[in-house]
Amino acid sequence: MASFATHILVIPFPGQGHIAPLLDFTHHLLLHATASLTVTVVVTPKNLQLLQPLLSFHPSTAISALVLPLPPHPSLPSGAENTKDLPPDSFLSIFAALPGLQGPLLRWFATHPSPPSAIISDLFLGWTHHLAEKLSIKRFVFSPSAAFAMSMILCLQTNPPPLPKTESGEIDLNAVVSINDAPGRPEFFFWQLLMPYKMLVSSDGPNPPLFKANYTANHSSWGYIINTFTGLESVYLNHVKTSLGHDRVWAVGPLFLPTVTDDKVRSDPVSEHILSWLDTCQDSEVVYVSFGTQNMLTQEQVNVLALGLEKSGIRFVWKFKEPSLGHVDGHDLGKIPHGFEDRVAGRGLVIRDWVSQVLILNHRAVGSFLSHCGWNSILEGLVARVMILTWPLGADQYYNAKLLVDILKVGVRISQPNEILPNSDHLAKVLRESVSQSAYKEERTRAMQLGKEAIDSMSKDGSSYKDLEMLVQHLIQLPKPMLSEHDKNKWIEES
Ligand SMILES: O=c1ccn([C@@H]2O[C@H](COP(=O)(O)OP(=O)(O)O[C@H]3O[C@H](CO)[C@@H](O)[C@H](O)[C@H]3O)[C@@H](O)[C@H]2O)c(=O)[nH]1
Repeated sequence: MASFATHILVIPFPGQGHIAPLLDFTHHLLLHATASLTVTVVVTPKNLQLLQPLLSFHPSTAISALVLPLPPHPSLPSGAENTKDLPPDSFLSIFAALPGLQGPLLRWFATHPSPPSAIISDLFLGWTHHLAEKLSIKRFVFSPSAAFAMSMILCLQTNPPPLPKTESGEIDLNAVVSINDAPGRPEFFFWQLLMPYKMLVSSDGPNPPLFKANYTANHSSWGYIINTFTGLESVYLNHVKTSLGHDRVWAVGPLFLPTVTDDKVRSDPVSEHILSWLDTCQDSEVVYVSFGTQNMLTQEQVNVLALGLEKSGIRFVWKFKEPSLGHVDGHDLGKIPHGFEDRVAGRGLVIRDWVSQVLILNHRAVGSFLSHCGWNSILEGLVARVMILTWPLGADQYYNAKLLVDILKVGVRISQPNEILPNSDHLAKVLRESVSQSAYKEERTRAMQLGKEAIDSMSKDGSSYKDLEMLVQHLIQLPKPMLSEHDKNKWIEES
């Protein structure tokens, strides 16, 4: 490891939608920094393979892995080290287990000949702010979510709307609540805010102190690195800066541009099969359907979607997530209805394996994308310039859908605003229209424009390119940590 280089510790959160953008960001960081930065990435043993492309691309003098076992947690099924192996609400068990890495990390710092000058860690790792404080170094939050979502969280934490009640005193889930401190005062149905409200505002949510403390630590951290670009979210980036009270916020996205994608993916047999099938389709006539790596549809949702696809008569690729390791009985996990695949044979593919979403979205035959509105999927959809149809299911997805549909006017809802479950006839209509060039002209034009801006922002002298350059300059000027022998001995003894 070159001694003049500044050493950075990168700590991802082990969920595909989190780890992949942070690793791609690390790749960009190393490309921009040439030899002035070196990086160590912390992973658990089963996630090490996700790091392999980065380890083989960059010299071993620039990047290395620090493999630490995932600390146990009572609600974590044995062997699960990634949120893809857990039901969506169980990400909290990994979230609660990870602070157990603090001891092993302090010991590693104490024994390292050239310990890191900064930590860049996922927004679910608020505890690393306190770790950085102990080490007298800076922590930067990496957000795989939008600036708009950050903005909403900051507002909910500092000035939450009052809990809406019905006349009989129940929580009024259908009340329209506005986030008054945010630009444009965005409005939500309260059911869309219920989970963040429970976690960030009320005191009876699942694990509330831990979650609130996580965001409080994030807001006190030295800087924010967000996977977005100024052309898309300048209003909310500015709002985040104002709310944090400083300008150390860097917009470095969209990460995962197709040009950065490894060509080897093309040779993965499942993706190859889909791409060959797409080769036989006409331009923009196929809808790609995916709900990301964490969310699983209920049987009711799967049935409506299958019926909508059947009624629509359109061509489609449906990436269907099967239950895995930690998906225990008792959760309502939908299965593809009997006979569906035979009925749509020839015009629809249901794929259960991992696929290269970026390559599929960028195929000329794909015209629209029915998405749960995970932020990575949204950025990938924008870059591919496809129509995005929104079916948010939880987490930050209601914010993302709001941003796309009501604010940027680039996405289309598949149901009425207050409908939790779409109607299959309406869904079929929207699906058909999404691949007909005569509908949604305004959204299509806007998608084209934003897709171009997205690519420009990462090109030389684009806004995200410049932010990355400025971030690298900021990082290389950070001082090396001065750890006292007393502290080092203490951390070694304690762990
Ligand atoms: O077969 C697959 C399935 C997924 N992907 C990729 O996996 C990522 C999925 O990320 P995202 O669309 O953000 O969805 P989630 O996996 O659900 O991501 C979680 O993390 C996101 C970032 O914080 C949040 O916005 C989401 O709400 C949260 O569920 C994307 O890059 C996809 O291209 C594939 O390449 N192939």
